[in-house]
Order: sequence, then structure tokens, then C-alpha cells
Amino acid sequence: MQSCITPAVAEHLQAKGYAVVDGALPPPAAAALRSEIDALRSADGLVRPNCTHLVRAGSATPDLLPKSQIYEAEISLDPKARAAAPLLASIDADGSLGVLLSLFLPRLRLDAHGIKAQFNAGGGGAFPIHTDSEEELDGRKVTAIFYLNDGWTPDHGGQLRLYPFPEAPPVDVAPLAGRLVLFSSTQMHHRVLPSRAPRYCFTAWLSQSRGRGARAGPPPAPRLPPPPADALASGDPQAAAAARRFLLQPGIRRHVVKLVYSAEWEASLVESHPRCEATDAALAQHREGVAVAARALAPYAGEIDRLAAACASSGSVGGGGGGGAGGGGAAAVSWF
Ligand SMILES: O=C(O)CCC(=O)C(=O)O
Ligand SMILES: [Fe+2]
Repeated sequence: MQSCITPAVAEHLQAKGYAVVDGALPPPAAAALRSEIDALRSADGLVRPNCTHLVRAGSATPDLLPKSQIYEAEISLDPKARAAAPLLASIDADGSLGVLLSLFLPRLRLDAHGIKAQFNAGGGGAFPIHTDSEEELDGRKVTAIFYLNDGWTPDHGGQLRLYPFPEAPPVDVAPLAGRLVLFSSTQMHHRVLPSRAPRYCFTAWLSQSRGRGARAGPPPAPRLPPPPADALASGDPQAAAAARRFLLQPGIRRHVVKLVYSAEWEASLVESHPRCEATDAALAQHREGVAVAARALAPYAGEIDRLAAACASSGSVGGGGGGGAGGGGAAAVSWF
């Protein structure tokens, strides 16, 4: 499994924010892991519905909004699950994925991980657009998903859609057995398209537990100031370049992505959850977030439109792995 992390894979991950590796697991291992997830499902209490966390103003704890059809088992946190799933337990005991990535990408000091197994029952099970973490929220840096679906065909759906905005159009990745997808946990927005067939995978979130906080590591980069609106309005190319740098720094880019993909984001929330009061609250919160971002970023609307135009069409990863089509040619995103 570790042999799938080559310098080329690490380079793609660093440059594009994601990488796709086929044949990371041999077919018998993928089949055995599928059986282990079935064993977890038939055991009592090891598998739970996956929930979207909805943080509401004035409430200390997030509301949990269960996704339709999606079930998860904690592997790293649950000794009973490890006893029922020895192959997943052995993968959990093996830290080499993070060690190898850190070797090729020394900026990442991945020294911890958490593993979850996931079963999507089909019938339209989906994930809304999200990132897995945020800077300073927890130490998660790289998401590594291993797909286990033998005989997948496009009519099954359930592709992972990545949004490497604005460097490339959205990329759809088929959840083929043996395929590994790596991406930035904090910067890469993604969703799962509705799955019309049972879908199996497991995820390792690779984290950096040391060097966070004041004691070690460089301080976070200062926020770039926005360029003056009048320079931008006068068409000054330097102001336009400064605006792009401003828009693509991590804390701002997440609002830009929400604006650019606001309609698709809203549709993904509807597709992923049952129609209920909590889903309506999530939709209202999304619309409010879009409205606030639109007001705050109004002086840069033209620059955002130009970035979005470069990302208008969708790419896909078929059988061979590799990357999406390039687009944009804009200021680079710091994926890690
Ligand atoms: O199932 C997938 O392909 C992705 C799941 C996901 O985004 C998550 O667990 O955070
Ligand atoms: Fe995710």
C-alpha cells in the first residue's frame, strides 16, 4: 500500500491539491476490506449514521444533521471495531502513509492519523460540498480515501467531486476498487454525488500533532490586505494581481468558493439530507453565508467572475488516474 506514494504523487498533491493513485490496493485486499465493512455493519453498534455538523449562533454544541444512506464506523477510536475488522486494524496500526508523504513533502509533518470506514447504502446517498477541516481547527492536513467498489459503472454515480478552484475545473473521481485519492483536508472543497448503488470506502485523515501552537513551527502568514478598490476599478493590472492574491489566501478563498459554487452547494445540501427543520436551517445558514460573502467581496466581484470563468467546465478522472484539465492560470493556491 505504501509503495503507491511516489515522488510524482506527492508532487501532484502539493501542486494541485489532490492526487489520484490507481492500484493502491490489490483486488483481493479490496474485496476483503469490503467484507470487513459488511461485518462491521452486522455487528451491534459499530456503525452510525454520518452527520453534517451545523454550528448555530448562540449554541455551544453543533446540531447534528444525519445524511441519508451514509454510515460510518470509527476504526482508530473503537477497539471493538478493530477487533471486528482486523485488516482495517492493521492499516490503522501502520503509520507509513503519513511518514512517506512527510518525506516527500517536508512542509508536512504528518505524525498522527484517524481512520473511518464508510458504507453508502445507495438510494441517492451523497455528501454536500465541504472541506474536512480548517486551518487551526484541528491538525488534519491530508485526506486519503481508499475506494473498494468492484464493478463500478457511471450509472452507479457516487463520484467524488473535487473543486481545485481556480486552478482547474471541478474533477469527478470514480470510486473504483483499489483507487486512492489524496487531497488537502483544509483547502480542497469536495462532495460525493448521489450514489445509486451500495458504495464502500475507508478514509485516513493524516494530521500534524506537533509544531502547532506557539511553541514550535513558524507563525501563520499575515493576512494580505485587499488592494484599494479605486486602483482595481481603474483596470490597473497590478491591482488585479493583488486582488487575486487577496482572494486566494486560505481564509478568504473559502468564501470565494462558496460564492462561485453557491447554487451547486445549495443543491448538494438538499440532495444529502432528508427534508426536515435542521436541513432548512442548514440551507438558511448557507444562503446567509453567501449573502455576507457577496457583500464583503463586492469590490472584487469582477475579479471573482474572471476566476470563475476559467473554471466553468467539468473535468473527470477515468480509468487511468492523473489530473484534471488545467485552467485559469491565476495566482497559485497554497494547498498546504
Ligand atoms: O466518500 C467519499 O468519497 C468522501 C467522503 C467525505 O467527504 C468525508 O467523509 O468527509
Ligand atoms: Fe470530506
